[in-house]
Amino acid sequence: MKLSLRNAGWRVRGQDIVHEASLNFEAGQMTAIIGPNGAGKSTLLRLASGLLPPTSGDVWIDGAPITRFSSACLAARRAMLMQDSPLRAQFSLRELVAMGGRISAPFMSTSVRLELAGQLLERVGLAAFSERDVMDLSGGERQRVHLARVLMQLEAAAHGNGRPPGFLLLDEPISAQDLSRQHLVLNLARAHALAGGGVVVVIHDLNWAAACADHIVVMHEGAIYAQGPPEQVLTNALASHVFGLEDGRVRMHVGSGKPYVLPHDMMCQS
Ligand SMILES: Nc1ncnc2c1ncn2[C@@H]1O[C@H](COP(=O)(O)OP(=O)(O)OP(=O)(O)O)[C@@H](O)[C@H]1O
Repeated sequence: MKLSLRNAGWRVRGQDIVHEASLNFEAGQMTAIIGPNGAGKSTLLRLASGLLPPTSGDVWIDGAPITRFSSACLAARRAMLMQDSPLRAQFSLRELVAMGGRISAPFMSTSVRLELAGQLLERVGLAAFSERDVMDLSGGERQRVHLARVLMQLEAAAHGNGRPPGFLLLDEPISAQDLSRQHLVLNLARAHALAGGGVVVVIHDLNWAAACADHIVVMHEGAIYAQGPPEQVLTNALASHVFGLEDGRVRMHVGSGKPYVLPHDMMCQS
């Protein structure tokens, strides 16, 4: 299965927020989208999800334009974790996660759905809170319960039919997570790719991007600036040209293994 943007763009009030992006996201691969604030990363992800119709070009999934799929078929093929997912209703965590499969797996019985939801809450480290009200969560917990919900959407659809799960689209999924939960969340995303699903993650932390992604796409001023494996993309030239960090303020180290980024010229250093 493949998810492709074909010259897809989004223009508003005479400004190209995303300009003619052409990208292929492959099943079994994890792609990180990086770039400065306002570069167009979230907009690109929303275009890829089909939630935002492009003003030019189109988006294809599984060999057909994304607009051709019914909402149930599309829900089975891709799920999106937004940067901020509001919670207004009162549900238990288990009920909220189980709802993730309502559209993508409409024929699954409630008991199986609730059982899968329980397993997902365990995987995101929230099993102890299964019956708690979702309104009573911390920011990090709320972000992880929504991750469980979108995983539910794809895994319920693939449950018992031998098909690989669809595309998991994650917009800054570790922004509210502590170090060990950053590791947990990105490992869950990697596991999804290893199970044959596709993963596209918008992420600011370049070290995590280098550690977990097979492929990195760099966005800059609404356009794709570069793409490739981490060791090719994460360079000192990128730090200065895209992030505007001149004079070696950070250093990208590309040794024999994965590249990593270190702050260098800090004012507090002697
Ligand atoms: N509806 C809109 N009307 C006008 N401008 C918009 C609209 N939606 C987004 N933008 C602008 O488009 C640009 C890209 O937004 P987007 O959210 O895609 O950036 P991003 O790369 O995800 O940024 P960040 O890293 O800060 O989350 C921003 O400058 C934003 O202000």
